[in-house]
Amino acid sequence: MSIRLFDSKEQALRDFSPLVPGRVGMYVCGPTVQSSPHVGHLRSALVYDQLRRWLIHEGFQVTLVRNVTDIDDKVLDNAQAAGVEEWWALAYRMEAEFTAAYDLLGIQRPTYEPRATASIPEMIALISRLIERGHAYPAADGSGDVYFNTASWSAYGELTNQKPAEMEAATDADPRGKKAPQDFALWKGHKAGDPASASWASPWGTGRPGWHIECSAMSTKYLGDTFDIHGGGLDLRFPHHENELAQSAAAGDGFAQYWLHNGLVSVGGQKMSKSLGNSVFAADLLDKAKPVVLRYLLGSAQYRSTLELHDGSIEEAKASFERIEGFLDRVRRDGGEIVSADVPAAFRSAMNDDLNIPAALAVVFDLVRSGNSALDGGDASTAASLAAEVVAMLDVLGVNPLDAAWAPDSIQGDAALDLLMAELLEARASARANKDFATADLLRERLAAAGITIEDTPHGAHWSFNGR
Ligand SMILES: Nc1ncnc2c1ncn2[C@@H]1O[C@H](COP(=O)(O)OP(=O)(O)OP(=O)(O)O)[C@@H](O)[C@H]1O
Ligand SMILES: [Zn+2]
Repeated sequence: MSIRLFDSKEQALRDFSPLVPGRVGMYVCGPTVQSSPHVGHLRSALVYDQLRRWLIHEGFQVTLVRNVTDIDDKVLDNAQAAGVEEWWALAYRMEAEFTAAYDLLGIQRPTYEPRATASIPEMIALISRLIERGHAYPAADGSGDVYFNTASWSAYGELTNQKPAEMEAATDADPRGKKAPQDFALWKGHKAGDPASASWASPWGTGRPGWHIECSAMSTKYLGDTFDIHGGGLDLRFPHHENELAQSAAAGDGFAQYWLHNGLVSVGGQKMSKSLGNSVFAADLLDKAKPVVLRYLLGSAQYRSTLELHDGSIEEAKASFERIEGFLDRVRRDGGEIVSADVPAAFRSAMNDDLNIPAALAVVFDLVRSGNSALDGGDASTAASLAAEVVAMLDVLGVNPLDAAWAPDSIQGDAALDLLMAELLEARASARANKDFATADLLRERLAAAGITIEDTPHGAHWSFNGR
């Protein structure tokens, strides 16, 4: 069975067939690094991380490009509002925050992560091609702006199935010399008061690129003029992706073969957005649960659906995830060895069905349930083989709690802790054997104060650190 993906241009599920067999080129719109990442941004990156992991599991070689928009009106405005800060200093600082948040959630780094400012020559070349082909024009007012000529491109509106006359006007800051309200800026001429460091030389005078042209130039620079998948949040379908498609197609590029859009994280029914001030940050949730649980929460809905965050979301995710962890702990404690296994067929068909993660997780929980029953009946070997399949599925989803990536400390730190704990547990066991319960209890209390819990099992004492 092949992988089916919902192509939002066709508004239909399509069998996925890459341009080059066995290889996938995927471009995902990354953040405008104007402020700290909220969990909506993280969900977007996570969805494409899940898709990438699944494609790799199915034998594809994936090239993932996710850009960093480091020059844009919003970056300039926020840097100016902050006072002394240079726009590029703000952009760099925010980019580092995004990277740290992605890493925290186990979102693998893209193959390439280009900054817009490193591809200005490619953007200028693309705009020049559009002017030559009659699809773009420099503004007649001498402002140095260049606009895409929507009237010249009859396919304009094809991505979102809209007629140009019914579209809202492009909201370019201070539009100068546009022929039609829908025409959008490809290049923004330098204005008095703009920092000199935010101006690049071009055939139309100094200035800077518009946002949409950045993605058209960076995607084709790294993936070729025709590539497989273009992704981003649903909020970017229009105008951003509509405009990307128009520019690239009008310039003669084949561009993306499949358009994917992730659903948004919302709060009280509204999109989580910096401008609405309803942002929830990773740190807000991480005092209630560890990072793997946050990844589980943000990655457990179907990627196209809205993920509504409410007060109890993280606790609910924690409770579900602890059922999985509890089973794996039980298996390990009862001596069953978890060997490697492939994912069950039902999981594979769920993932192949437009990455249906809720259905895939239902398979995980089925196996957890059967595994627990096997343990209840004393059948450790059946439980261990079910656990192996559970681990294989969790690995694909990037939420395997046994993965070293989620370990709280460095491996060396863990080893030292193991050694110390073995000695302390031995001391406690001999105190108990000598009926010196006061010492045994004191040891348990002191360990509890350090976040270490001891549980006595038929196979000896078992310890865990802060529930991990
Ligand atoms: N609430 C959200 N839920 C899911 N994805 C989101 C959300 N907000 C932004 N994204 C996605 O994150 C990626 C980076 O977004 P970008 O920096 O353009 O943010 P934005 O849409 O301007 O955010 P904001 O509205 O908070 O300013 C894009 O693919 C975007 O669609
Ligand atoms: Zn983009």
